[in-house]
Amino acid sequence: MKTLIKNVRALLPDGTTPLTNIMIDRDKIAAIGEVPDGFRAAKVIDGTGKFAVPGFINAHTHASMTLFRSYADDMNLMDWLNNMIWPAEAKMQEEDIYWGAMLAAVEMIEGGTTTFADMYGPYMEKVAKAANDAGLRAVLSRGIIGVAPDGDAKIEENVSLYKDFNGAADGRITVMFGPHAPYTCPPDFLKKVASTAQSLGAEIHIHMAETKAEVEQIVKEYGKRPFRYVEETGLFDGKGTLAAHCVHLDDEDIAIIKKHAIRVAHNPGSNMKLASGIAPVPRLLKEGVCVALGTDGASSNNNLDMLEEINLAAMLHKVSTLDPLAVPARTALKMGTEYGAKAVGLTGVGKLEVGCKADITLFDMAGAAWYPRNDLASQLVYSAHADSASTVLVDGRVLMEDGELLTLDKERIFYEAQKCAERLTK
Ligand SMILES: N[C@@H](CCSC[C@H]1O[C@@H](n2cnc3c(=O)[nH]cnc32)[C@H](O)[C@@H]1O)C(=O)O
Ligand SMILES: [Zn+2]
Repeated sequence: MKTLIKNVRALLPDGTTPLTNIMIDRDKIAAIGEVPDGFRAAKVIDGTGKFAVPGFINAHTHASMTLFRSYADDMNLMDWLNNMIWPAEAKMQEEDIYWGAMLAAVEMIEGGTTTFADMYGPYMEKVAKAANDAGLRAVLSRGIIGVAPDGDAKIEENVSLYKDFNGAADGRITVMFGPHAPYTCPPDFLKKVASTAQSLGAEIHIHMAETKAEVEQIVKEYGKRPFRYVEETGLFDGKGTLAAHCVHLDDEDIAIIKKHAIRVAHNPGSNMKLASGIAPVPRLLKEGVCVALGTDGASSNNNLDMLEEINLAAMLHKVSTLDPLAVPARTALKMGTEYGAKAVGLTGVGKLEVGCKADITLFDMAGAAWYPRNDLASQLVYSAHADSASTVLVDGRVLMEDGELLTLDKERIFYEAQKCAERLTK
C-alpha cells in the first residue's frame, strides 16, 4: 500500500526541517520531496501544520512495570527492588505481563514512540503479543537474575524467546539476552549467558554501573569495577551489547566500552528519580560512543515519555557540566532516534531517509509552544510536549491518526491494567 504524507515539515538526517512530502511504499520510505508523477497513494495524510520526525526509540524499558507506576516512589534502588518491586513481581502472571505491556503500548504510541527495547519476564511472549497487537517495533530480552534459584531456567526461557520471536511480526520483533546486572549475576552465570547468546548470534542487554553502591559492591566482591568484571566473563565478546545506565564510569570503563563498541542507553529520568547519578554523556559522545535514550520502567521515571527524556538529556548535561553547549537539541533528538536504532541493534530505522522503515511521528504544531515558527527541532525539544504527538506510523502502518489510537482499545486496557495492579500491589 502506498501512503503520501503531504505538505509536512520534516526533520531530515542533516538537521534541516524543510516543507516537503514523504512518500511511503508498504513498510519503507520510498521518496522525500516532490511527489513523483506516477506515485498513486491509497492513503493521503495531510501534513499541513504538522512536524514529522523519526519515531522515537526507547532504548531501555521494562514495559509491564507500568503496573507499578507510583506504587513505590521516593526510595533508593536496592530498597525499592528488594522490598517492594521484586516481591510484587514474584506474583506476576501472564495477564499481568500482557496488560502491563499493553498499557505501555498506549503510552508509547500516544507519545510518539515507535520502538522499545524491553528487559523483563516471565512470560516475555506476552510482551511480544502486546507489541504485535499494538503494531510497535520491539527488541525483547528475558531479564535474568542469576542469583535467583531458577537462573538457568531463565536462560532457557531467553533461548525459547529468541528461537520463537527473533524476526517475528514481519521483522518488527527482535530478541537479545538480558542478564540483569553485574550484582545479580555471578561470574560463572555470566559465562553461561555469554556462551548461550554467542551460540545463537544474539546480542546482550544489561544494566551496567548504575549506582555508586553497585561499583563499590563489585569492587569489594571481585576486586575490580563492573565493566572489567563483566568483560572478563566474555559477555562483551559476542555480537554486541546494549548497556543501560553507565552512570559511574572511569577512564578504564570508557576504554572497555569503546574496545567492545558497547552501546549505552542513557536513562536521565530514572537516574534522577532514583538518585543514581549523572552519566558522563558529553564525554561518551565526544569519544564516539553510541549513546541512546531510555525511560527505564514506569516505576522509576514514572512515565514512558521519550520527548521528556530527550528534553532531560538536553537540559541535565548543560547544568551538570556548566556548559550551555552540551547536548544540543539536535543531538538529543538523534539520541532518541538514530542513535537509539543503532543502540538496539536495528539498521534502516530511526531516520527520515529513503529506504528507511516508515516509522514516523507527526507532531501537531497547533499549540502555543510551536509559535512563532522559529527552529522546529529546538521547539520540539525545549518547548513542546508529548501530547502534541498526533499521528504515528510503524512499518508504514498508521497506529494513531489525529490522536486516535487505531490498534488499541484504550478503555479496555486501562480497565484490565487497573485490575492487575490492584491484585499485585494489595
Ligand atoms: N523479577 C523478574 C524480572 C527480572 S527482569 C528485569 C528486572 O530489572 C528490574 N529493574 C527495573 N528497573 C531497574 C533499574 O533501574 N535497575 C536495576 N533493575 C531494574 C525490574 O524490576 C526487574 O526485576 C524475574 O526475576 O524474573
Ligand atoms: Zn532498567
